[in-house]
Amino acid sequence: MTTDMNDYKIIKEGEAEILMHAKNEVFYNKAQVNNRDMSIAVLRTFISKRKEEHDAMLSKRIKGAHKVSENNSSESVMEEEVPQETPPEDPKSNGECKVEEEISPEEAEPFSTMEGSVKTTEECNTTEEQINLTEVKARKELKPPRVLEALSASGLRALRYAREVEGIGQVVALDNDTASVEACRRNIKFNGSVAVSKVESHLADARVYMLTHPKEFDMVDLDPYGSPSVFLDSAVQSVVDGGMLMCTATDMAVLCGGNGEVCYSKYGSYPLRGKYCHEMALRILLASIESHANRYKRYIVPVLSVQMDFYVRVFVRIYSSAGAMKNTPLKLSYVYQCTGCDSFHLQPIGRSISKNTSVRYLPGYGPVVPQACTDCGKKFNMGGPIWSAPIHDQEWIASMLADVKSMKASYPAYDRISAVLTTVSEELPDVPLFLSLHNLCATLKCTSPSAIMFRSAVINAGYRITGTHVNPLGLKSDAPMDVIWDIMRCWVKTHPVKAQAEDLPGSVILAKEPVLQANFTRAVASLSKAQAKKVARFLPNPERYWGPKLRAGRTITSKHVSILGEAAVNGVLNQEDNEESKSKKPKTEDGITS
Ligand SMILES: C[S@@+](CC[C@H](N)C(=O)[O-])C[C@H]1O[C@@H](n2cnc3c(N)ncnc32)[C@H](O)[C@@H]1O
Ligand SMILES: [Zn+2]
Repeated sequence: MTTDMNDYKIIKEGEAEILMHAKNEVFYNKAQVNNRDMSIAVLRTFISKRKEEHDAMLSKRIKGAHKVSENNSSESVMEEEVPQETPPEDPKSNGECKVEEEISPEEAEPFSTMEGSVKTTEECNTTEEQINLTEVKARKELKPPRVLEALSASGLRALRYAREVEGIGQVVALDNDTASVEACRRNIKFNGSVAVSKVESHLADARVYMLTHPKEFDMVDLDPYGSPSVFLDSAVQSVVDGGMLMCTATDMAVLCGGNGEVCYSKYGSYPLRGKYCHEMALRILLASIESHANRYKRYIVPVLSVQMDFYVRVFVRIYSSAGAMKNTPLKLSYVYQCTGCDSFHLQPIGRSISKNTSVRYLPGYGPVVPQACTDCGKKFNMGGPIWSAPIHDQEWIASMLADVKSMKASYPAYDRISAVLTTVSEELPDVPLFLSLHNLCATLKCTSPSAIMFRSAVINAGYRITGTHVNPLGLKSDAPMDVIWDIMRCWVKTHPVKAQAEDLPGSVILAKEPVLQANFTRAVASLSKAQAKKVARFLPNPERYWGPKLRAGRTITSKHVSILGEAAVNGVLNQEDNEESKSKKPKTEDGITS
């Protein structure tokens, strides 16, 4: 393959450099630097957590071995009262001893280790020396993680993983497009020896490849055009136990309720068009991944779930356990959204009853709401099911944030990803979705209390409240809706509204007297730590047209707006489409055309 360098321009991101052909026939989107940086941060944390977990598992095994050893020696003393001779070591045993009584099936092999690792012999004496040997060998055997970049285009992401993440193993980059694979191979060579030794590129349909490589990759990365739905079933099978799936979805208009029925067909959930729709999008994607995982007796544990720029991206670990899978219905809920006011309520799909050591699983009690909203009298729309368990692991987030801060210079999108992680770190972990103060005020047609006053009233009433990384104006709270409306009723008493038609939701809400007397005195916790320290939490886009890109070689036309959402395409419409787009209805704050 001869390469005339004049036909190419070099694009550098992080440590990687790619050659971009003048014709630009291979997909590259500069805006995805945030996505790639965040993924690198997760990968780094994954590598250190994986090692910690492996060490913990080893010490558990070794403790188990000590126990066996103690039991053996006390038994022998009691039985024979003579010192036992240590049998000669079985050369095939590698000095390892059978201790798997201490280990559950899930714990037995949660990581990819060297072939034949921790083989056991039936009658092995567990001396101190042997235990140390076992430890040393098993330590060595934690192989560097293998990564699959299933939809790799130019290979930029795979190259960044290989060049920037210390301790990473082989990175397999797939694409089903010949030009992309050629570009990827060219880029591997262009990036020198580390890239050549670590990254391999294949022309393959990612679905087939993942299906034929079950439980082979410690990390599988899905970064598709639009929806990942067709890749999920094979992806969840390709991840090792305890491994991670990283998955992007850019079909935000679908996930946010622009086409509810399309969302249902792709993800198995009905979206709602609330202010919280971007968080709902994350939770729909998580529910869908869980559902695919369940088919193979597997389940997910989300580590980080973010909505950034024009997409959602989730990072979930995958484990196998038929027993643990029974908890899935407890982690899913339908959402009732009032059509009149901002009230929403969650309807869990399942519940469990624990008695002594046994747990019974039962369907959830329902309905959690009557036909008419108790606040404003209007009907409810029902959406979901969504993932209603935590969407982040706060311990991971703290480690990631510390790690990212300590390696600031190695993240081109440092400002953005640290801001997102900071906001994520302050989210209430156990409160799905959020309220919008602006919407509450719009329903009542009143002026708005400041966010600090509103937060204070919630805290003074004995509830928790935080922001959300998804929306600078969003508020997550465990206060029930009647408490929220009482706070607003009290606010309106001192900030009266004009008379309105009696049947409007706001009038119905205000016609009731508040049960709770709201206290708007400023509460200490009304500002988050980051807000108090003035740490950046939300940043504007760095430049114009910071949005998604279509398939390589295609240009954005107005018809794509319906797929991607108008805000998402950021006005990158062709000139000929501009007139048409001007006649469209204006977009809402959520980026959905109304
Ligand atoms: C959005 S691009 C990936 C961008 C890349 N991950 C990055 O960070 O620059 C999606 C890629 O998926 C490839 N693709 C689409 N369907 C595929 C399939 N079934 N198997 C493999 N690759 C596929 C496309 O050719 C395209 O190059
Ligand atoms: Zn209502």
